[in-house]
Amino acid sequence: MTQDELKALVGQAALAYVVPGSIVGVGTGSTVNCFIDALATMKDQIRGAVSSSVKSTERLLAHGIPVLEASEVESLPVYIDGADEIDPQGNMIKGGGAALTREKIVADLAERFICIADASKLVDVLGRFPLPVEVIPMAAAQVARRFAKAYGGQATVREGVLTDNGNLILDVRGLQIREPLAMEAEATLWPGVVTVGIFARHKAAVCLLGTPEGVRTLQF
Ligand SMILES: O=C(CO)[C@H](O)[C@H](O)COP(=O)(O)O
Repeated sequence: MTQDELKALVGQAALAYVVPGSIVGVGTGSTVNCFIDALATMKDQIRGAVSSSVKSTERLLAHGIPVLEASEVESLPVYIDGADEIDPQGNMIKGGGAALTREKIVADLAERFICIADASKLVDVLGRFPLPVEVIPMAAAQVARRFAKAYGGQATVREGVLTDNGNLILDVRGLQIREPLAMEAEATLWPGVVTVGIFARHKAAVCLLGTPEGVRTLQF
């Protein structure tokens, strides 16, 4: 099976977690695109979606799925999104698509985070994938120095990318994130950091992992 077929498989499998009559939290990325396309087949059974990016909003609307603002809802039963890495405890690195801030906001509204990913995303320790960090532009160099000093990470500004919020993304290489909750808590406090792409406070409740043998369900 190709990676695209694995993404389509988990995108389809995620429909089982959509609560009929509810509003669905929708993430961002190529795996989520497969989920959005699958969700369109049951659009009459949901009230709409809260989206984590302009790109996902456009895709949802193109399918005729109503999109609500996050500020219009108090809670969501599920948030369905991909990940760049997921560890055996359900902690994740996200932000490969630069949508991490809105993703964390919508994940925070949700009772459960359902992660959809192909099997290549499962790692023992987070950090092989460069950690995305959204920063206010004037703080980029300062935050980069702090990552080097505190964790030995090398941060570079992602070229040509501005987030939906008008900020920069730093990609931090050379990390071994053995204590994701602690690193997320500390780095989130550094002035100029908008969001760190570690999702440990908002880790996955379930991960639907696409494998050549089919969908493997991990519960955390
Ligand atoms: O965090 C994300 C976007 O900010 C994505 O969920 C992550 O990058 C995975 O994307 P894909 O499904 O394309 O591999």
